Amino acid sequence: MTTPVVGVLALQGDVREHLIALASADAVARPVRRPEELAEVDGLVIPGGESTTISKLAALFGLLEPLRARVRDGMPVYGTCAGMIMLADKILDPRSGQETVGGIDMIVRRNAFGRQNESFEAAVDIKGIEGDPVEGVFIRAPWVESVGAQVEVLAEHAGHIVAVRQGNALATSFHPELTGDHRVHALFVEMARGNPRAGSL
Ligand SMILES: NC(=O)CC[C@H](N)C(=O)O
Repeated sequence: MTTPVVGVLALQGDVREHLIALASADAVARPVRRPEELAEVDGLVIPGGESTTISKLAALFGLLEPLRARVRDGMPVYGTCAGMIMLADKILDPRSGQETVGGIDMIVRRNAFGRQNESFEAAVDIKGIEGDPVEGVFIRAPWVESVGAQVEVLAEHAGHIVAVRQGNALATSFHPELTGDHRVHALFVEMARGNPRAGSL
């Protein structure tokens, strides 16, 4: 089977960690900053960072519309944390002018886990990932308030949805790129490879 080329949206956030995780999950990984680079990848990771900044920079770099078009056309895409927010069709509490790419029929709440508990780690059981739970690193993380009928909930933490999938779009509230456990990236690489097994979570 061919090795998929997976881009990491490199406007802001923890780009390098995703490139490393993807490379060790058997993808050719490269940063994406320009529409021409976006056109050349089989799949894309939108990293964590600050969703308002990523949204502004994506608009500035002329990437918002090309991103929407590729996601609409079914390009596999995986958003972590701020990246999850970018994939939400709706933000409950957006900053003024904050836009998303969309693609997942869900409403997210930014910084949802609250101030006292801004960053924490928790074991998360993810549907479709075998073996031990994944160690989820949550950093000012969003949660998913509600999902539409097409969205599959893959994981919850403390009664809140923290991982979802809709077709070719995957999103997690937490950061699997920071742990050295690359099973979530491996799942996404299978989606980018067009592996039918990745379609039957
Ligand atoms: N680690 C993160 O990506 C934090 C997300 C950030 N709280 C936001 O709203 O964009």
